[in-house]
Amino acid sequence: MLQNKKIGFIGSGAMAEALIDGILKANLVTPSQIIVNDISQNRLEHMAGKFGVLTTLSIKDTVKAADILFLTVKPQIINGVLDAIAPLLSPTTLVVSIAAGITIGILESKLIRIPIVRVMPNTPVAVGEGMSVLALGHYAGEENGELVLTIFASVGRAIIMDENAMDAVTGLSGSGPGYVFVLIDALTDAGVRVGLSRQNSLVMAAQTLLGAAKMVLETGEHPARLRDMVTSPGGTAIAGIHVLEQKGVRAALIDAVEAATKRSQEMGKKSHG
Ligand SMILES: NC(=O)C1=CN([C@@H]2O[C@H](COP(=O)(O)OP(=O)(O)OC[C@H]3O[C@@H](n4cnc5c(N)ncnc54)[C@H](O)[C@@H]3O)[C@@H](O)[C@H]2O)C=CC1
Ligand SMILES: O=C(O)[C@@H]1CCC=N1
Repeated sequence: MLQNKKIGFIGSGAMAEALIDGILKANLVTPSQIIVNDISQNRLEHMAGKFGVLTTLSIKDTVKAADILFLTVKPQIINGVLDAIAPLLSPTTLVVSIAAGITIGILESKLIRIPIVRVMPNTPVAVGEGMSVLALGHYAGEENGELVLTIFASVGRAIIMDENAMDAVTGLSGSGPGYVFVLIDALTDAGVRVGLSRQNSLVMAAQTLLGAAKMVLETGEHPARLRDMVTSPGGTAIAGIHVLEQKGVRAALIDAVEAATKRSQEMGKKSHG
């Protein structure tokens, strides 16, 4: 499906790096099919060294070479990038934007009649365990959707949803790895506090999250039922869970997702103004 296709990236920061890492590990494309653009020579050298991909400081060369063009710059500068690429795009170039908060409406107002797919991935695409949600623009056909779905499904789970879910998706799965890394770091500190080595504690914390997440996905059981299986009457787990409930961890997580969702909504509004 992607044979002979060139994939361009405008912006080669954290998310572009995670995505390229994942699609190369999945053998979806070869490094010579990827061309990466950035304003930072250091970033380009890093990407060429790590992946063997083609790199260029020229936005024009990237746009001209790409059959599929990923916009992987910060939302705050996307308007300038859209202005720069608009006159260079061929009508058949498929544009994939992953910029948080930037709506298909904003993208299509600058890129007239161009097939666009908006995606909210997350950094675990780097290890083949990403969660990506796609929304199709008005000029993106079914085959465009399938192509982008193939790319993101090769690096984790990928689904197509209505665009109006995107801010919530950004608050939950897009930003979610950030929350989980905080949890793993805190659990590691906790292990150290009760006398474990930091090295062992980190592995135990991360593997525990991984295992619990896998159980939810593979058994299809409600997490509350799985939690009940851990809590023996008068035992250790319920003693720990009691503290989590007292400290409002559940409400804190709900508030975190809500705050990130609101921030995504604000970013879209700002960029439109
Ligand atoms: N980091 C994450 O977990 C996720 C990020 N995103 C989205 O991905 C996009 C990129 O985010 P990150 O990779 O985290 O940001 P980043 O700051 O790590 O990378 C952005 C890159 O763009 C480059 N850049 C700046 N101006 C440029 C220009 N005019 N032309 C070409 N390159 C330019 C920068 O030098 C930098 O390397 C954002 O829109 C963000 O909303 C989406 C999902 C998750
Ligand atoms: O923090 C951000 O704005 C980006 C979008 C989703 C995750 N990181």
